[in-house]
Amino acid sequence: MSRRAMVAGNWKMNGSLAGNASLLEGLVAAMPGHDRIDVVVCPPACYLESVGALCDGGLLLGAQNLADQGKPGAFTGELFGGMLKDVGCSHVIVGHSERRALYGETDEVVAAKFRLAQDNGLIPVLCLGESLDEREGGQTETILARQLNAVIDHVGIAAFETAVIAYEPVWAIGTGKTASPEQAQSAHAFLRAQLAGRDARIAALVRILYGGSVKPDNANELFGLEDVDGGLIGGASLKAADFNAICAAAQSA
Ligand SMILES: O=C(CO)COP(=O)(O)O
Repeated sequence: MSRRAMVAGNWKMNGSLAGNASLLEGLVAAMPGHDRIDVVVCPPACYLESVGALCDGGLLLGAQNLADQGKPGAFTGELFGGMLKDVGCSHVIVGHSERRALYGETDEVVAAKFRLAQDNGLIPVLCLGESLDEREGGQTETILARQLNAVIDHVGIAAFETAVIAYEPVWAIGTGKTASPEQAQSAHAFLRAQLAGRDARIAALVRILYGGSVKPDNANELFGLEDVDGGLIGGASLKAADFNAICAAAQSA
């Protein structure tokens, strides 16, 4: 990998005040050894401020979602991008497959959220990925192209200069089934070629993370792939030893 790597922990709907504090203690202690990569933690929204206060040594804070609304107002339960920035977030996950599948986020909503993240000074981590049916039906590239181009068409390719992409095959999320190195490299190279079709310079600099059952024992191989620039980590981001081991794999890739 030739780009600066990133490892982001998506805690999903997990955590507690006491548990977060001990996890952060473990992550912060290891940060001096992770100086060649960007490390981001994305706790549930109610913990953003308390976790942010514990982020030290360059550890970055991200949110898991933001509202598809351009200004604050009467949107019960939603979080305006500017509020996430206000409490210290630098990044926000956009279009995670759980949001798409369980909360009905369409390509259009994802594209709107991507733009609103950037409008509010946040770096979007745009998640893309095919389901098992789609892969088995030979639709992987069609789906990835559709999901990516929906955003590019909405925001323009220049916006990707300050964005991160995460390839997360849905069938690999939380299942213990990781994409093979060939499957991951092929999907990442395809996404980069899609970007290059719009702008070769931007395609070369965008970081494309892999997500889906990344663990300490497979991180080295995945992060060694040419077009894999780090990982978006679910389950293994909840244990300091595992997340630190994954960060160490990215640091040495
Ligand atoms: O969805 C993911 C990260 O966003 C991946 O989750 P797991 O690492 O638990 O498979």
